Amino acid sequence: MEAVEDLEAQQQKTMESHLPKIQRKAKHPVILKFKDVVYKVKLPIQKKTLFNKSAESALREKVILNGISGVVKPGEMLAMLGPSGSGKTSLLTALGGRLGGNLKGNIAYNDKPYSKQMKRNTGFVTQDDVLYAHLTVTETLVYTALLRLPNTFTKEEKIGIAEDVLIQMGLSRCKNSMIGGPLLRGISGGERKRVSIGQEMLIDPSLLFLDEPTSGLDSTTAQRIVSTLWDLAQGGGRTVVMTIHQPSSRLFYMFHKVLLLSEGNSLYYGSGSDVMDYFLSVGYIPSVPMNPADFLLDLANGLSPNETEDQGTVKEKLIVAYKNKIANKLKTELQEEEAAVTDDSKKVGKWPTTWWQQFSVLLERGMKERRHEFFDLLKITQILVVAFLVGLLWWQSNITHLQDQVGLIFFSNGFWGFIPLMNAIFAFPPERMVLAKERSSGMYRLSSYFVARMISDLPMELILPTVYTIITYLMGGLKYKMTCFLYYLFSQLLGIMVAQGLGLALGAIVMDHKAATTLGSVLMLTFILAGGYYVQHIPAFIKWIKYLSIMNYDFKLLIGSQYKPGQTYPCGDKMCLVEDFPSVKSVGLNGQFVCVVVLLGMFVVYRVIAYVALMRIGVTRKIRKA
Ligand SMILES: Nc1ncnc2c1ncn2[C@@H]1O[C@H](COP(=O)(O)OP(=O)(O)OP(=O)(O)O)[C@@H](O)[C@H]1O
Repeated sequence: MEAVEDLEAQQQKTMESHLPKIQRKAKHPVILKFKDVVYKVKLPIQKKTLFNKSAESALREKVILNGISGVVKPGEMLAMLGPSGSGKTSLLTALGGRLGGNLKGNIAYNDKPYSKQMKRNTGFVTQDDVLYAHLTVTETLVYTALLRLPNTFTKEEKIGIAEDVLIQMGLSRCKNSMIGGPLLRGISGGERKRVSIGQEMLIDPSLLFLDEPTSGLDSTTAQRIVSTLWDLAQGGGRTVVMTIHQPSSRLFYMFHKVLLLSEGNSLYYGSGSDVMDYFLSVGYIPSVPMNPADFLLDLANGLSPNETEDQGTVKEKLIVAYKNKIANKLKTELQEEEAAVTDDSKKVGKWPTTWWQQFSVLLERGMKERRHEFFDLLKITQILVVAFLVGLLWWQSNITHLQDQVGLIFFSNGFWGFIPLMNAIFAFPPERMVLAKERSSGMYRLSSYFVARMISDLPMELILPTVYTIITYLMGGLKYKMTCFLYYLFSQLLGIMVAQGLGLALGAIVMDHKAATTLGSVLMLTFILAGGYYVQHIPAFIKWIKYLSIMNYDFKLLIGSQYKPGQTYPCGDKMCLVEDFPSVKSVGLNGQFVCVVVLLGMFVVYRVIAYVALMRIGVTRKIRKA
């Protein structure tokens, strides 16, 4: 890949002279204030009525966050601690401007509400790393830089920034290693987390949120990650907020501020070093020397060192103590902090890069991610062997009867693995097609495959059928003239792209993979059956479905790539017209141009539907948030 090679060359040149940009200051320092944040969700409950004991559904409101306040300044790192289910992720998501629904209270960024400009200035690292398994660390960062950085940077500058971040995150040693996944060994968990943080650091955010950046890591690796974050905050003037489960005592004292949550309530907010004194002042002191984080979690779970108190009493006591001793002080602190950043929201364009740039980077990344599929030895062998065998079937065949041997290829739009096989089966005169049809019907790719593939990347679908077709053609499996061959290839690719559009539209409308797959299966089956080849006598009242069927147009084009009206084939002792053969007749040989136009129309319309459906989801989320 060109961009990655550029990066490697640049890295060699600049490695020594480069100072990691960890000292680089935040561009727009952010004071994050949140006051009385309340978040509630409605949950269904089953209620039994008095008389008939049947279940009756009702909604119950659950308070997830109950009036949480705090302030985090540039250069500070806030850690949110608490038992599982205490509301850490909900609060982090709310502060990161990502939580819709019933959210109340005041969250301000330099005394202003969340805005597009703030979004550009904010990085959010989710708990689960969303990375491509087959890309290297360098490729991952370079592609993200090319996608996310605005056009005010040249391509070389974007690559340079990716290089800075790579060094900054301490990833130089594994820069050429694959990310890896469940079935592929790759970089370590700590390195993965660094790559995820690096992806956010590319946009140089002044406000950084991280959801459990140390979960699943050993204490040394966790320490390294938190040290990096500490540098970003303290050295770079950034505001860092994270949730963390059970930090070691070494980590605990690195946090400038700690917020302890229990069932959506604040139990402590303040500096990490003051925490033990505070709990001593409210009557709790660990019975044995222990990690302060463990002590805090025990208290948040209602476990007191004085075993006389029950869990409810402990929690209640700590909530009251918080209100009396911390809440008022915090209110004053919230009022005192002055915002110090100018509002430059007008400078923010709609998209950082053009449509074409996004398309080409995504295409290149998709190809790179799936190169192992294209170049997998087994797959290459499969392509070559099958294509070779298919070619052999027609090797030295009598070319004076070429026309008779030209088959009807209508399955080429199907599962790529069967394409040469289909070509072989269908490269027979039409009278033998019925047998071929029966043999092959079960092989037709399932719609679930079709939806899954369509929702994923494009190149695989385009490249493999093309490779098969070309090899088979070269081997003589397809006895076409070049124009027929190109026509065939064109109709095949057009069909695939239209089908992909349909998959995208379904996926975007339903937004549920399982439901989209099921719907896709039903739709595809309907389209296949209504397409005119399998069922030739469709009842009049559902005949119109044929005109919506991609298959109808695709079959027509594929048959058209083989036969022209007026061509004949030997049937018994006479010659019959190809267009009179029953299955060809039901599809028809005329109207080829109309088919191309309709398929192109479908290609556009399905994508527009997908776009509108996605936009609608975005708008609905915004309305919910508002
Ligand atoms: N949309 C929702 N609908 C129903 N319950 C929700 C919703 N969002 C959060 N909750 C509930 O709110 C509580 C807090 O969830 P949250 O994920 O914030 O906790 P957490 O402290 O981050 O937990 P963990 O450490 O296990 O990730 C949980 O009991 C969760 O089930």
